[in-house]
Amino acid sequence: MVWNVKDIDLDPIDSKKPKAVKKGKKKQPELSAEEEAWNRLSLGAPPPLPQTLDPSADGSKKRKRTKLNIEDVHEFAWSEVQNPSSLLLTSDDAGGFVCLEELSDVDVEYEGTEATGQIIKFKKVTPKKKSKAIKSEQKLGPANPEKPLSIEETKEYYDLDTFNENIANKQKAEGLDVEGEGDQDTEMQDSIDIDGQNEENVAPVSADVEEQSEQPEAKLSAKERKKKEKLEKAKEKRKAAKEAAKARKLIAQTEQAEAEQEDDGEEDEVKSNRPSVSEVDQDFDTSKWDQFKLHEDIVNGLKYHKFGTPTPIQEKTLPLATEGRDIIGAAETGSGKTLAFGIPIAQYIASLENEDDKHKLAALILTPTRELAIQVKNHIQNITCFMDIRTIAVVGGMSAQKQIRQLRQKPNIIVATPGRLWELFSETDEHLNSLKQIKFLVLDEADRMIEGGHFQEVDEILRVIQQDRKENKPQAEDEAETEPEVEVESNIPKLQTLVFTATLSNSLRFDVKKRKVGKKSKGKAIAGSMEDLVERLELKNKDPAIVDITTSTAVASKLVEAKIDCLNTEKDVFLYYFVTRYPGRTIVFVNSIDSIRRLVPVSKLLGMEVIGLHAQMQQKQRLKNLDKFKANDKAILVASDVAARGLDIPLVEHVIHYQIPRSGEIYVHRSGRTARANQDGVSLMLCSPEELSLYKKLVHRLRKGEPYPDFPVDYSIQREMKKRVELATKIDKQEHRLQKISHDDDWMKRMANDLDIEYDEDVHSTKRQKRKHSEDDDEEEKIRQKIRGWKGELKHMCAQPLLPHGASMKYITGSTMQDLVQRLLNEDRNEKLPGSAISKAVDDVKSKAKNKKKAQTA
Ligand SMILES: Nc1ncnc2c1ncn2[C@@H]1O[C@H](COP(=O)(O)OP(=O)(O)OP(=O)(O)O)[C@@H](O)[C@H]1O
Repeated sequence: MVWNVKDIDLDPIDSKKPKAVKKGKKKQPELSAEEEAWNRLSLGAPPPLPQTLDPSADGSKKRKRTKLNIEDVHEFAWSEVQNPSSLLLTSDDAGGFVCLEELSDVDVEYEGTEATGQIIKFKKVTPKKKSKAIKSEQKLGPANPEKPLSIEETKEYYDLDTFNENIANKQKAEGLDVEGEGDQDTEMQDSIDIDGQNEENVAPVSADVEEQSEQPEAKLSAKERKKKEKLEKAKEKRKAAKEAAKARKLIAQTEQAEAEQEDDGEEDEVKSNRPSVSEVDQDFDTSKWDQFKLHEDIVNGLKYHKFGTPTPIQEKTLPLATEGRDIIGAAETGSGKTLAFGIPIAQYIASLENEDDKHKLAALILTPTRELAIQVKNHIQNITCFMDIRTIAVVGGMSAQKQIRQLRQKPNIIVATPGRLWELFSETDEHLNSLKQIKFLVLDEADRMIEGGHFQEVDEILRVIQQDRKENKPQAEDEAETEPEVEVESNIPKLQTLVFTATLSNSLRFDVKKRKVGKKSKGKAIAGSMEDLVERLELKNKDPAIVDITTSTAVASKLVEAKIDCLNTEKDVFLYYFVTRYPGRTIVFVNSIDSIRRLVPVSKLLGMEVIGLHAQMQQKQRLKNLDKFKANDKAILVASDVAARGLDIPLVEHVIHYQIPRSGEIYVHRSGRTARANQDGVSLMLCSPEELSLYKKLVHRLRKGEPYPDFPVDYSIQREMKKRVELATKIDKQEHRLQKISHDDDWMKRMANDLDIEYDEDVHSTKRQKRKHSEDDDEEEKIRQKIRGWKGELKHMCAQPLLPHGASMKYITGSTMQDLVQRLLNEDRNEKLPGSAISKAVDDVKSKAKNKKKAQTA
């Protein structure tokens, strides 16, 4: 038995701090036996009692003193405890303290009651039969407080986070036998099984009890009975701990089973959603793909998704990728870059003959955002729907446990964000080794990858991927640049690196071309730049194929661009105008999350079908909102630049830059969410005077100085719209105020709720707080009333059709607009703007530009 001072429930004998005893020194004559015992058992004063138990806390009751009676204290088996280095005691600052000692084979006896005064006796015990625990303890040597507990030692404790008292009690009531179970599931055993060898961990005196319990009850002395009771209690405790562990194990097993079922469910869903080859329209013409000699299953995938013709970037990169070249590819947004790297990867996996290789990780695709990773994974899964290829996404914000389970199932392709990938892979050698053997490394939206704090993880991942290949390289680096590469005999496939972006910077073009002619530029690139990334990739053959089919404007060829000059305070009105006049799926990009937090509620008040998306949202919410947006062709997504890259949402008609983007790249990517896959689309900037310098930079960088055309606006309905927007803004401000007032109170209530405490204002608030609360309540009620009134007013306003200023629905006559009557009588008219023509934003910008040209030539 190891004595721990915390185990002694002892009334302090003397408040005077006993002096420490120097080992080996002569016993101090003035110390009582009790004091000496304390010196031996603790560093200083005895441990304080909890307030509720400490009689001195309540002056009225004076408990009799407890006395220590220690016989033959020097005969006890004291053994030295290693001085924990964390105490950092030197002989000077230890105040005479030299060492800690622990005590074995000592029993404690209590004589008397609390009322009459107690005597505690420490008695040396010679166990009749040494328990296994003692043996194991002796084997362990002196106690070492710094050493973490072994798994066996920790098994007696249960984890508060997972322990469920209800289940434990239920099991207890049902009399579940916990003995001897739990050794089946070795995985679970590690953490919670307390059976088997843990029996050894019981206190040595239990041996006594077991023996004594066989003695007839009558023969036992009072002392022995007490001892027996105590030990039975300990036994009960152990049993309860076992039951708790059993319950915990059951919970964990259920959770694991549920999680696995969920995974299987998803897996089954993916499989059951897979079409069968019989569903493929074999008459669909895919002859334009024939030149690439694609595997039959890939061709079926192309047929099934009706991809009859490769896009230009696919056409250029596929033969190069099949040749084994590294590629730096740049093409406009929405031009099909995903399949430009997805098809070569699928083709490679389809060509593998060795059964083992078929279950190895073949490709790692890194993307800068989670949504993009999931989208790329889906896109690849679609095209490989007739193949036995396992593609998974490893992204932050989603269950890491689930991703770990998916990794165990040996995926062929991983699409990942660098942060989460590194977090999971750096944990085990198994994962790191799989990375070292990949065939393809793809960096999608590569320029973005090196921004936003990803760089360090990307760097680590590159280091692991390249590590073993470097060791296998027979040539010096300089030679490798000029001489043809020699194939190395190795199990590791030659790495192919594919880098894709929609915006290839001029400097990178230049830099990569320099490499092509064999000049070394190492060390010149700015750390964290795209050039630096390409340098770090250490492209295998130093002769990457550059496929650059971006245009000088860098935007999609069918994109129509325009701008509206307005004051900052007018932006909401113009936004309201645009989405009312041109209903259709629209993304509104803003530069700050605060703008989203304001714009979403204001737009909702105005009756717009608006959804928010930003990086501070929970990942599940982000994906849910994206799905909502995809499902509604009139929805408006107000988003930060987290949605700017790569997202492929079908039929986004308009992109509005509520604030001017801070760089040309961001402008190109934001605008690239529309006009995808050869569709039309509009990109509209709302430009305030404060943003003029940013605007000019865009004009200079992307349009060679030619300004963006003005968007045609019908100002005749703006006055009415302004009233609505102002009222909605007023309501929103008051709602914020309301939230602020009730925030403190809510906070208290929330905390109480979290802690499962009933919140009672009388108990939890001071007088001043109560007065303030009641004042707040009055104010809150006043604001609420105001808001109710304004909301009614706004609802009424928004229900009215908006007519040009001066026109009336009651007296349909001609007005400022020539064909107003005709429009009002038109059955297909825009319900909200019955006076406006039905036209598309794309066409209005184009016809305005045409008219302008005409006027200039006339
Ligand atoms: N050969 C094809 N024929 C028809 N549609 C295609 C073809 N290849 C890809 N697409 C479709 O084109 C759309 C855009 O593709 P993808 O998302 O790969 O573009 P991207 O170039 O990666 O765009 P971004 O630069 O914005 O990420 C997708 O909806 C995809 O299904």
